[in-house]
Amino acid sequence: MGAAVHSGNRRGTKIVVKDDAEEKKFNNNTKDLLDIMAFYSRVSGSVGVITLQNPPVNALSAAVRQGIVDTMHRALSEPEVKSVVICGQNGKFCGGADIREFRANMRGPPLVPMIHLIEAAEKPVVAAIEGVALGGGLELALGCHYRIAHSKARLGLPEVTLGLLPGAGGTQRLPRLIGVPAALELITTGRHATAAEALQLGIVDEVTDHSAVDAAVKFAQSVAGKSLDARRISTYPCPRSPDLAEIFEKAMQEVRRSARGAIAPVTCVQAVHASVTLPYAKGMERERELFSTLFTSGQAHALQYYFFAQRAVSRWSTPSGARWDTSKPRPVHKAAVIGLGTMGRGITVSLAQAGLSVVAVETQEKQLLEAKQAVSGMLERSAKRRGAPLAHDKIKYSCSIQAVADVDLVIEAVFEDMALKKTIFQQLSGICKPGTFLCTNTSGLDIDELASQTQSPELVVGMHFFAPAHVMKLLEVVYGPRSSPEALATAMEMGKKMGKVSVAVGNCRGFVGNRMLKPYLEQAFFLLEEGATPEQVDQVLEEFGFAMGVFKVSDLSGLDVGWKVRKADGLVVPGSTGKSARIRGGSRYSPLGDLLCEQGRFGQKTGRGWYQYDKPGGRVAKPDPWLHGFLEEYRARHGLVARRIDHQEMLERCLYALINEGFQILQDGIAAGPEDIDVIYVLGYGWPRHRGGPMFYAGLVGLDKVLERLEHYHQVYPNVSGLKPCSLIRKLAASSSPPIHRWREFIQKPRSQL
Ligand SMILES: CCCCCCCCCCCCC/C=C/C(=O)SCCNC(=O)CCNC(=O)[C@H](O)C(C)(C)COP(=O)(O)OP(=O)(O)OC[C@H]1O[C@@H](n2cnc3c(N)ncnc32)[C@H](O)[C@@H]1OP(=O)(O)O
Repeated sequence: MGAAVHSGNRRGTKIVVKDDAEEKKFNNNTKDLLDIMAFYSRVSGSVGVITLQNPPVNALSAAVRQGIVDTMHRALSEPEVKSVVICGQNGKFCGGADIREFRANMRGPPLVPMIHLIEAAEKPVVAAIEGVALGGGLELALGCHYRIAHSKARLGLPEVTLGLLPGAGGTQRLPRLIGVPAALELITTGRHATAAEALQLGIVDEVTDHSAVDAAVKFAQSVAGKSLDARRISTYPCPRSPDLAEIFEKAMQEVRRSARGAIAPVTCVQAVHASVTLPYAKGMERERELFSTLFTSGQAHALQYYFFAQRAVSRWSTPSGARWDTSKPRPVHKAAVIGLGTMGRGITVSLAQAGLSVVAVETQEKQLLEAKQAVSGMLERSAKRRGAPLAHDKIKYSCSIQAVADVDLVIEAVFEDMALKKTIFQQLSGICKPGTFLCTNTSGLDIDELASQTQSPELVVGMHFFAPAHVMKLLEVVYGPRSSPEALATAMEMGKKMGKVSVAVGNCRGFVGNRMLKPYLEQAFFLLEEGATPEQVDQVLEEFGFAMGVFKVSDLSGLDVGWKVRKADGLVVPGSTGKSARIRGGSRYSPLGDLLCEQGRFGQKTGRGWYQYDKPGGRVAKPDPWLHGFLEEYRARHGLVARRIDHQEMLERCLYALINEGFQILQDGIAAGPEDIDVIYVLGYGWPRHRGGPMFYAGLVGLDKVLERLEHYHQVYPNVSGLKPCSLIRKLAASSSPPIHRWREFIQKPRSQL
């Protein structure tokens, strides 16, 4: 074919007709492509190829949509073109609608008519799916007449995770294509399917291990001129079965159970239901109506904020100016874990699964053997679940700390005991080769104090894993005043390798997560003193969306954990009576947790805590009459008169105390921005994702409202410091409560030596 090149840059479109040989030359000249959003070429004379170009994921921005419409018209109008292929640049078909556009003015051609234009085309249109076809990307592919996928591609409709539903025909086309049960499952979970699964379900027509674009072009040539009557999914009847009513009822029950107040999953079920009860056009109207209600909801706003927050935390910075883009991580090939208790075992599994060689150390032979068995079991179960190869041979077990001499990074994971950790850091400093990073898995101890035990404090950072460490996605990476940017960058990178979301935080008691937990727990205890029961407080928090209320969590993680910390802090004064029993350092204190521990009530593990369980280790929490009697007796002893506390007060006091501490953390420069705190709370503490995180929630409620309620409660309880509004929230509220992305401008940068 001759190389006739016509190029015009109409509203985000470049239309080029060129031959195959020229393709290479053109691809090398990527500078030309920067402002192009859909690129048209003709291959082998008769196939029009439309390439979406919007790095990094070819999201369907206004310009891309315009480009698709323009190039489709072009392909349909050229008599030489007999069929069309739609693909994406750089091996990614399309990551869906451009999420950033949702909060801006929607411009450009709408997605739904654009997809109808493709489906109605009289020339066959083939989607060449490489990388991802997600959300609007898959909906675009469903509008095509055929779909060819690369074997490594992932397909799905994850809109529900953004508080939306697949509003570009996805709820109407997918059930018509693969049936209601499979469509319901994909749409309500938002999970990504592999190409193999997509083939099995009938979402794609062919899977290839080679170039999906080449395969699609070949395919497009083979179907040129064939009837498209049976290829337009919108014309398919929705597959029916006698048990459809039951299927929908079950799906609704399941989403209501698991969604914990999230509205999108429920609305997704309603939209799919329309595909069965209404003809296609009416179903599309219903889809749009339901989409509109979600689109403007606070939950969609929160989930979309959270989507970007989770990505933003990888672009970390510290008050001294160290940054993710100027600090290079050092490669780590071999790591060690010291201490193979519950946390150490999980960390060992995570490291081995990330492909690292691991030296796992436990000083007692018996414990080492037990740990080895436990780790092997965890690896086997995990390999089975993930369909991944076993990582046993990555791990060497040893009773001797000397075995870590040649590793690049050590993670110490012994008990939360400063004296013990100090001894280990002194030893490590002498044993490890120069340059080895020394990390501690602590949930709140002073990183700097540990660093001072070593010859190279700049190599010391905290890596706060969450239990179970091989499952939980969150990692708090804690930099001390002497940690080097390289050490921080390396720990952040290690977290990423282990599949974690790493958040860099400064060094202070409890770091971010546990520091904020303290005033939250404190309020929960005070509420019990004033008349509430654990069940009432938990119910309020669970209705808000937490997976578990604060007292159930406390029973699960063990009341003795906090007790040990309070004892170490000199807060536990056994047998104290009178007013002093409830005051520490001039502030209100509740000894309720200490009193329960003195009774041996440590939670689930002892079968008794804030609730009762049928046996030690039992999981089902039941209200405990003994506890109710104990609370009554406690109140009487301390002259406290029980009152009826309404839901609003319980929620406000717990959440606003936690949020207030979050603002203090921002003010202190311990977290770089509100996104860091929100990601920590959603991933590590069960904060409902559809509420964005505590800081986002504060913005949604209104900073002036949060401030006003804190002021009110602080007036009522002047000896509770956690309720005293911090100056940052005052400053923000006084500046007309700017949007959350502007809060950083109001945070004074504290000094740091990093
Ligand atoms: C009353 C009003 C009514 C209005 C009615 C309007 C009607 C309009 C109807 C429209 C109907 C629309 C229906 C369709 C909706 C959608 O499609 S929503 C989007 C669905 N897609 C997704 O959820 C996919 C999201 N992306 C990902 O899961 C991942 O990014 C990935 C594609 C799997 C790639 O992962 P990875 O390689 O790990 O890269 P990341 O780091 O995640 O991403 C790289 C950067 O790209 C940004 N990004 C990714 N996807 C999008 C996107 N869809 N839009 C915008 N930006 C995206 C991501 O944020 C990263 O950038 P940074 O944040 O800057 O790091």
